[in-house]
Amino acid sequence: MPDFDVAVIGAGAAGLSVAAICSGLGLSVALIERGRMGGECLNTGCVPSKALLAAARAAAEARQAGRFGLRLPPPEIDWAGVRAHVQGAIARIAPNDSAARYRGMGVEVIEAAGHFAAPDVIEAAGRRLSFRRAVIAAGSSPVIPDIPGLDGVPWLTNETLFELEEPPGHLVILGGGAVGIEMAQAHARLGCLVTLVEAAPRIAPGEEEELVHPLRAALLAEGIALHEGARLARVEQLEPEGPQAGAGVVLHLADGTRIAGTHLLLATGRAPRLAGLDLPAAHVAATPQGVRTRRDLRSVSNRRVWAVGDIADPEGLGPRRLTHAASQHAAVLVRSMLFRLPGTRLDYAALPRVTYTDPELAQIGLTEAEARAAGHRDLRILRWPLAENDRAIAEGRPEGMVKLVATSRGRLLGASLLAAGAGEMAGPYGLLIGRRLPLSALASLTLPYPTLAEAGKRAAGAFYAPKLLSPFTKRVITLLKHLP
Ligand SMILES: Cc1cc2nc3c(=O)[nH]c(=O)nc-3n(C[C@H](O)[C@H](O)[C@H](O)COP(=O)(O)OP(=O)(O)OC[C@H]3O[C@@H](n4cnc5c(N)ncnc54)[C@H](O)[C@@H]3O)c2cc1C
Ligand SMILES: NC(=O)c1ccc[n+]([C@@H]2O[C@H](COP(=O)([O-])OP(=O)(O)OC[C@H]3O[C@@H](n4cnc5c(N)ncnc54)[C@H](O)[C@@H]3O)[C@@H](O)[C@H]2O)c1
Repeated sequence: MPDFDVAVIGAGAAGLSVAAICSGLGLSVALIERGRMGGECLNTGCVPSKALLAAARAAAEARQAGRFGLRLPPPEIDWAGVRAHVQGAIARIAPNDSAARYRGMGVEVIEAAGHFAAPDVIEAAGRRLSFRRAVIAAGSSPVIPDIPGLDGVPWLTNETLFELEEPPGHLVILGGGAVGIEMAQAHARLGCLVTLVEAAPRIAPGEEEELVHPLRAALLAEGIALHEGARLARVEQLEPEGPQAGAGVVLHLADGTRIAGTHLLLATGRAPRLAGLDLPAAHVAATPQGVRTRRDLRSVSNRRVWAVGDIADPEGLGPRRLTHAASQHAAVLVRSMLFRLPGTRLDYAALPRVTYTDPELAQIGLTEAEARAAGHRDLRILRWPLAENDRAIAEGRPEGMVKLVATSRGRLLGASLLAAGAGEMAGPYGLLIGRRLPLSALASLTLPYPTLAEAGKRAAGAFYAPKLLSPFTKRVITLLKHLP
């Protein structure tokens, strides 16, 4: 008899979901965690970043109160208070993810590093744990780019950023993906100088281009310096000697630009935490992107092993490093690993993603470029600008847009939203795409007035407007009006 029905490596969003479900269904579960329970999302990812952004938004709103006719003094940033809010948010959520809570559920929580010792054995805390099924949920860590001089300067990642006891005077951020952009705006609003350096031709490279332009304008308007399409030649200390030695960094771009800052944040992507797992001992195949799995998240090379969350590299899809993707993985795992339902397949067609800047940028399904690259020819592009939305005008936030990408038959392929709180509007689009509902389902929905969500309904309505107002419809109405 194996020691455990299920052994899970990693107690982040993915591993915790799997452990809770398996134990809830009566299986014996070992949950192995070498760091902090809750993993990246709780401790160094989603929660602290969103808490910092919330503090930053409050500061920005205080500064912008003049547009409502209010006279407020400029906000004073109490960094210790901001940190207390961030740490308080983590502390408030932490009990949900705690070892005590999981032990209470009957899970054996082992607080140590784990690694495979055989195809059906994991070693942790000096114990050999045999298992029926193992789930690898070890997550990802920040990529440290290979840049000349980087080993001679201090740098931050998301793992250290939220521990700063003083605000950075001038934060230089390398990488303009979700982490880079969110942290750029948060720190700029909290009174820091911020410079963002992105290697790709534009920030948020994978996002809907049409909506990235106004987002970029919003970031520039807040004083963030952007260098896009930048090639970094080398990095050095600002002051190698003297009283301030080691206090700052200088970035030299290939075009000769020199950027001096007090702190350097690396936000250049993620790499799977494969090191230390000893995957070869269990014949578990991996790529540089993560553990190779089939679409049901089962390892391609060891039938006892599954992978979920940031570390999973499902074939044909690749990793999606998002907390709600980890939840989706756990749901797939229940069907494939526990109920053994044949044909269970992970599908990202309706997976949302949100960059929590202000305004927020939300994407559900395909961008226009992705839809075209996927071979969709006869696309209908539908837009509704927030400048035409009563609520956005009343709120004084008319920037942004809803853009829908649909087939000529009215099936939604993707929705891109740029609006304050756009993430809160994402749900219905996922439903439409996931359930393959026609756009009329959104166009005919009665939404409360005035809401930003109406912009999406208006965009969907634009699909039917030409048909509704066609000469044919007008002739039908003319005929019908003569009926008693
Ligand atoms: C700054 C930032 C902000 C983010 N914001 C968002 C957001 O707003 N929304 C969103 O959806 N996603 C966001 N993400 C992504 C999100 O944090 C991740 O997708 C999510 O945390 C992945 O969960 P996971 O369980 O796969 O991995 P992790 O949370 O990394 O958990 C893996 C765990 O495994 C442990 N582990 C690793 N190796 C071993 C071993 N050998 N033995 C024992 N334990 C081990 C680690 O210590 C870790 O606790 C953000 C990420 C960052 C960096
Ligand atoms: N709101 C959210 O949901 C949220 C927030 C933060 C992070 N995340 C997740 O965390 C993951 C990591 O985010 P991230 O922003 O670090 O990664 P990312 O891959 O999204 O972006 C990294 C960026 O760095 C750039 N880059 C890479 N090397 C560079 C270099 N040497 N110089 C300059 N630019 C360089 C890339 O072109 C890219 O734009 C993402 O997969 C994301 O899904 C999600």
